Amino acid sequence: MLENITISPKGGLSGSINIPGDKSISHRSVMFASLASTPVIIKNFLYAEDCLSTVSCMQKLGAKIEKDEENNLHVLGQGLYGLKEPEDILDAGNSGTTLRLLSGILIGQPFFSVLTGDASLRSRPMARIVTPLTMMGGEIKGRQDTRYVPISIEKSKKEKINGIEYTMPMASAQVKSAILLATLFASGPSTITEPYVSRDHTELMLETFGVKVAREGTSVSISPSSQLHAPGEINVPGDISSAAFWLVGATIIPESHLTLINVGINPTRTGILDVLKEMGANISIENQRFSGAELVADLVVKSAKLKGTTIDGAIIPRLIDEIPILSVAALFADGKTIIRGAEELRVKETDRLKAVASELGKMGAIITETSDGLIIDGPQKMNFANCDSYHDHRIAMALAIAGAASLGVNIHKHNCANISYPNFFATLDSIRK
Ligand SMILES: O=C(O)C1=C[C@@H](OP(=O)(O)O)[C@@H](O)[C@H](O)C1
Ligand SMILES: C=C(OP(=O)(O)O)C(=O)O
Repeated sequence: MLENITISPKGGLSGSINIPGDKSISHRSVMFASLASTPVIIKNFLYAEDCLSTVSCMQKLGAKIEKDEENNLHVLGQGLYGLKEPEDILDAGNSGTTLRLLSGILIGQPFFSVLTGDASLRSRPMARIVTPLTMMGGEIKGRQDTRYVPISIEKSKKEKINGIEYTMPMASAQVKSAILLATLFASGPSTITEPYVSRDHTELMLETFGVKVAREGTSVSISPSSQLHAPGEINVPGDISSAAFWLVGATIIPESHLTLINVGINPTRTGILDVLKEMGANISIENQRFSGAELVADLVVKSAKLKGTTIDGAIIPRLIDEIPILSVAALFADGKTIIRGAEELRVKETDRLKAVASELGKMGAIITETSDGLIIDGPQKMNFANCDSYHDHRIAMALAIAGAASLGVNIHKHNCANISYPNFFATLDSIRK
């Protein structure tokens, strides 16, 4: 397969795009369905590398999972207490969500397991899950004082792990979800408090599977469960983090008009809509409806002139994966955009603050990198350049939009887009005039 792609300058973006399934919800749908005892059909599942890592791990743990001719995923679990010891290492690939959520499930199991991932995942911090899961009675050992994977998880020395009251040092849906999933197997309830509310797909999915969830402010509590009650079907909404590239692309490329169909607009994920609106974007939200417990809509976006803004505080977890593409928007906006409180970006698939500053920098952008964010004074002139994705899907796609909106770009290792959006480059090609 080609290791790089060249995006040449062309006209506006137009047409309509069916947004592929949400990555976070796809992961959770397979995990939850694997813990139930009746069959679940998952529609609009995201067949991207990260979610396929989750499928493969759940299969190794005994779930029966198959795709049909219509691309629906059929999952048959063996019940909450029906997982079996995997014969081999569980490989989460590039996916932090797979590894961290699965660790929560595994500390409650009466068997041994080992988890690992690719070079990127092996360098991402795990203490954030190891600390609370160990407080719950989890027996976890790993590389460098259990700060990095591979990790092993042994059967707990206790009859049952315990619930906890835990205040998280950072807003992280992965950490919160790991504790919530572990609590299903515990002897008592857990209450988790975050500095700001992060995405709540786990909470909504728990409710869909019959578990009572209590929420107050930034805290969430659940009690252990003896059984999950599966819905027959889960319809995964389109991923707003994938739609984000088209929202920004159509805004900054003149003469664009795109309709994005079936986009999840769960309020814990819509920070990008709030920020783009504040910057002056022309986005309308149409056909709002529920897909199960999740809110979805069609989004219509037209080119618009943007102005700079400040992005910080409670909105950061609501747009955490969209900061690379919002940085591209800032380059085309009038005035200063300041992004603060985004230090979590340093521990994603790559250091995304550094990657954004260095790769857009190669295209001529002047971006000031701070310890927890970026400062971008727009509008800026951009040149054609050879850029590297750092094997980070969101960086590859942000660079493609930056190139399409200026004088083009050559992206090295662009195929990592397959991690969350396998048809990204083909879609880009099909909507350019
Ligand atoms: O729970 C999830 O599905 C995710 C949570 C976020 O990570 P953190 O929990 O590390 O913030 C996000 O960046 C990631 O893409 C998906
Ligand atoms: C950070 C991401 O995913 P994960 O943490 O699951 O690897 C992402 O998709 O941008």
